[in-house]
Amino acid sequence: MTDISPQSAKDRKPILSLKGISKNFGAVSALSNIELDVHPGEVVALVGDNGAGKSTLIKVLSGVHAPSSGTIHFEGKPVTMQGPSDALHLGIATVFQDLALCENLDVVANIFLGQERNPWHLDEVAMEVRSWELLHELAARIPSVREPIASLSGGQRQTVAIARSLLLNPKIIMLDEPTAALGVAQTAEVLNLVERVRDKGLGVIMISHNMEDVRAVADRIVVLRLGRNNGVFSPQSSNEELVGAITGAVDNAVTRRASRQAAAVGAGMQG
Ligand SMILES: Nc1ncnc2c1ncn2[C@@H]1O[C@H](COP(=O)(O)OP(=O)(O)OP(=O)(O)O)[C@@H](O)[C@H]1O
Repeated sequence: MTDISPQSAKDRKPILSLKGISKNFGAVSALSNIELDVHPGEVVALVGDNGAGKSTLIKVLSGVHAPSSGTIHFEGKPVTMQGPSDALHLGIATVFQDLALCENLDVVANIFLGQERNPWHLDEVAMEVRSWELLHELAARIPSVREPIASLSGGQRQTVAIARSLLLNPKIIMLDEPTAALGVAQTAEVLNLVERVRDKGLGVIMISHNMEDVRAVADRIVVLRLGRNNGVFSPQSSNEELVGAITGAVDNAVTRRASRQAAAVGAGMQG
């Protein structure tokens, strides 16, 4: 039997909890009745086919879209967000797929973009020190914080974007396809970063189409389909189960292949 002592029960309380979240764009229902919990120190992968509602959900949680109905609880209290700065100040940071970095500015300037301590008097030394601290916490491999973004690799850019998202000490960080378009080594580097962010006790929501990456870091896999919850899976779940939930098809290329193999084995046993 699992021992849930008061301390571990407390630890199990979600930081973020969505209840019945829906979002309509005119007649289009992008999200219907979404339920989602994210706990401290866990990576929740959000997966689903194109149009499943993943981006819309991230935008609702980052304050870009107001939900049409439902409630968002943050640290046990219901919250509403009027815009992205509300989400940031609450403690929900987002790294969007485009990363929104300025190519010609260096790493420090990008980490502090829009968050300069005093825009009228930039304390370059303090900003540089803080940038190194953030990168150090992530054990990031960036040669110099005075390099312009243009000279960094895709993995290093993702690192800078993640470091920037940690500047305001968030409790939740959302990553939209952080490994898309990265090579094998850079993908591994970014997945290590995700683990380090989790180990700091943050809740991580990661959108990904890559099941290998999802299995490598996720504690739970939440499937959306056509704007609805379509199951929560463990990283050990079979490919058939996951693909079935994502596509909604009991009969798909993966399950057909599995049943062909099962039939072949069965025929072999009869013969
Ligand atoms: N601003 C909008 N106006 C109208 N419809 C929208 C808007 N944003 C999203 N939608 C619709 O909501 C649904 C969910 O889209 P969303 O982009 O959230 O899916 P997704 O899972 O992120 O897909 P993808 O993997 O392709 O990015 C789609 O039917 C989409 O057309």
